[in-house]
Amino acid sequence: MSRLAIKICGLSTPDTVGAAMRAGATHLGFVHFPKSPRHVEADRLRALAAPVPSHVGRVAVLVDPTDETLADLSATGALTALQLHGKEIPERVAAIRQRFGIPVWKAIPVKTRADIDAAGAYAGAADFILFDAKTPEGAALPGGMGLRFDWTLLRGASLSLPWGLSGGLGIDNVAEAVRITGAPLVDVSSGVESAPGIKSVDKIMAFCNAASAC
Ligand SMILES: O=C(O)c1ccccc1NCC(=O)[C@H](O)[C@H](O)COP(=O)(O)O
Repeated sequence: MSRLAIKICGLSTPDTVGAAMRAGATHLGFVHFPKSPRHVEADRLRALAAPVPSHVGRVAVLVDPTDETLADLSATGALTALQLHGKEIPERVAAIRQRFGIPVWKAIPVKTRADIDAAGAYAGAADFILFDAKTPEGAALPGGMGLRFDWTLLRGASLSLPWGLSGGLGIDNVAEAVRITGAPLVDVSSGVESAPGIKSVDKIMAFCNAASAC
């Protein structure tokens, strides 16, 4: 059985990047969305990613990014994937992948089984699907809100792309989430924070320990 992949998302300081690496995270996420308390500019992202070894994924999290924004981030040379959290349709996802040559993860907001099925439209366009909780209409952010969806919706789903689970995961529920869904990758943000946008070294360590034991 292969090891569970762990993505710690919304990192914005060198000490929490270091903690995530030491704790065994396989992927680090950097949010580039000015409305987010986790937003990092391209230069900061480059500096944060600089000490990260090549076997650890470095993922930029974006919402309906323009090509100009993508060009700025791509120019950092720091990224192994782009995670799209907006209303990007499959054609836009495919165009981004082709233009920037960086693997694309599409976040799919989930509330019902139909949302899971909607991921199929991204086969051939995205490289990876991240199932995340659907945030309420008018919410400030499309992710990073600590909301979870009904994990049993993933039972028996036939998924045509590699995928991961996100939304409301934390130290106390990650094992249950993996047991129910069989997720090969788990992604956490607010579950390892002491306040919005403030990552906790202790919580990152505890989450990675709990996930590694799955
Ligand atoms: O985290 C943000 O601030 C954010 C802003 C805009 C788009 C996406 C964002 N986060 C996406 C993530 O990858 C989170 O890790 C994911 O939604 C899970 O968050 P949480 O429920 O807080 O663990």
